[in-house]
Amino acid sequence: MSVRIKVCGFTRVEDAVAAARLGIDAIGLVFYDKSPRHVGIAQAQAIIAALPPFVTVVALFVNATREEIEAVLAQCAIDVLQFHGEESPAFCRSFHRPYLKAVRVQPGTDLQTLAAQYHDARGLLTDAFVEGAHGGTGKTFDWTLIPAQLPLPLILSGGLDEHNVADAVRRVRPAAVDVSSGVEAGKGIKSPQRVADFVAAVRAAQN
Ligand SMILES: O=C(O)c1ccccc1N[C@@H]1O[C@H](COP(=O)(O)O)[C@@H](O)[C@H]1O
Repeated sequence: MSVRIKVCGFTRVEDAVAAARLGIDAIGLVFYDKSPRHVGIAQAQAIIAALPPFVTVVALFVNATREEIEAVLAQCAIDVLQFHGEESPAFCRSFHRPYLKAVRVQPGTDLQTLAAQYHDARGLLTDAFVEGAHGGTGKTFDWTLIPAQLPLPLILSGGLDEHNVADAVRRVRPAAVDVSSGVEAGKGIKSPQRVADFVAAVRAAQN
């Protein structure tokens, strides 16, 4: 199966539409107010309404409250939840929506145990560990820390861009890749050219 591509952190309708036309599978919207890519409800609704069919919409949260998440779900057509904080397995599954659990990987991170704990997730998303940050840092991590076999689909993220993603796909063989900083022209501003180059690099790595 071809490697799925998610691009995260859209803030503008035109960027999301351009990326969808370039063949990405999923877009991410960041509902975390400390992120420079944070979107409000109205902004998210406008982006979602402009998308062509069959593009998955992922809502990203960092230690949000149940009320905050339910407010987003009530007002926006969200397909998948992405949890980037210290949310427990019980909390993640309590929304009865497909979800991804993000893990910030450093030496000693036990991905097998985490995959077992979040066994009903649609995937385990591996990001770089950066002290004081929850993600979207543009930093890579040591991919050899990822076990060859995991019981959950692996979504590789953390500092991917058009220059390193082909190597990442060949080495790690993830089910999907996720990128934010690496396809930007500025914080929250996606570059269609960088998205096109990223998609081409992923596809080339599979041929
Ligand atoms: O994008 C953000 O601003 C963000 C903020 C807080 C948590 C996660 C965030 N983004 C996710 O981080 C990873 C890696 O991003 P990058 O490509 O290294 O910039 C990715 O999964 C984003 O979805």
